[in-house]
Amino acid sequence: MRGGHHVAAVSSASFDLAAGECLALIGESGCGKSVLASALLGLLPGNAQTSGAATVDGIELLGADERTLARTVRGRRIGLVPQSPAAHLTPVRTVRAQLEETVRALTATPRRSIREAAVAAAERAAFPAGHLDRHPHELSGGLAQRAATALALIGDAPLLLADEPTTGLDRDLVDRTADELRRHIDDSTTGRALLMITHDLAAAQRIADRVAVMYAGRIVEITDATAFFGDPGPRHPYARGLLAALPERDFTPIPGMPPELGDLPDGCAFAARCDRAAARCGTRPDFTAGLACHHPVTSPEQEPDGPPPARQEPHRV
Ligand SMILES: Nc1ncnc2c1ncn2[C@@H]1O[C@H](COP(=O)(O)OP(=O)(O)OP(=O)(O)O)[C@@H](O)[C@H]1O
Ligand code: NI
Repeated sequence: MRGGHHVAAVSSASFDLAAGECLALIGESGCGKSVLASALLGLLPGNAQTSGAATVDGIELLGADERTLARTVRGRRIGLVPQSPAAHLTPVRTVRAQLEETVRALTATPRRSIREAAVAAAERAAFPAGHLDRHPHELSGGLAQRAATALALIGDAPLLLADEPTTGLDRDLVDRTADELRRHIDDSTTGRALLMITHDLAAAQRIADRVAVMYAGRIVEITDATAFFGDPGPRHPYARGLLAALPERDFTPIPGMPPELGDLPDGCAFAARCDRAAARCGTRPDFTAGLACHHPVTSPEQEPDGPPPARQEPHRV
């Protein structure tokens, strides 16, 4: 930024993802989820600095030049399911034209079979053939989502990256979109992995095998989805707070605000909001065994002082 000021938009993120698996990346607005996605796709702004490594299918992404990213990564190694499909689609061209163009760009389909391949691509994402000649503004949110998904699947990329794929859809459509994405990774012939960025914990629960929780630019916990949403629940106090904030759970918001990413504390970034914070939280916890916390929550029976006391006063919205 100007004046030598830095924003640590993502400062620690480490995970792996296997074919056939879905990892949901969750965390409050502004914690760095989309920046992480942009880094993988080589779409960060020019002034951004990256370090570390990210490998998909043998290709190192963070060090890749624009030519490599354009020719071998986008669409071919990583298929992007965008946040607002209607805005992502080209407004002045029909869905069919966009599918055909993508088939031409990403596959070796001979010219005479392109029309057929585009129809097949639509079918794969359950986009109705009767709507292929429509323009994006003539589609419902759900159909625009399917059109965008069809485009993302064309290059048979081993990694699908979906940034908020269910934003703005009603509950039914969220469930259906999640189930369709799940179907694409369960399809054993293609062996895809899905990294799904979402605010929607119900969608994450529906689709994910594992959950990664991001706070202030760091992944602070990665855990099995069944354990996360069920018993024993997450171990990081922030992750527990996210769940407790859900209307269908305690409806108790986490007090306070996340820190400025341009001015992160030296220690644990969550300490200021954490009811378990102690002196050692002044040093930053390492991320080990799927967790970055000095005093993770274990099951209540294992707590040193027995179950934690009930909150004295509920925090109000
Ligand atoms: N080009 C940029 N210059 C400066 N700061 C940026 C830039 N891009 C992103 N940031 C900052 O990085 C942080 C992370 O943003 P990001 O979009 O990744 O959040 P997010 O977790 O995806 O949030 P949301 O859930 O709202 O989409 C934000 O605080 C944002 O202000
Ligand atoms: Ni985002």
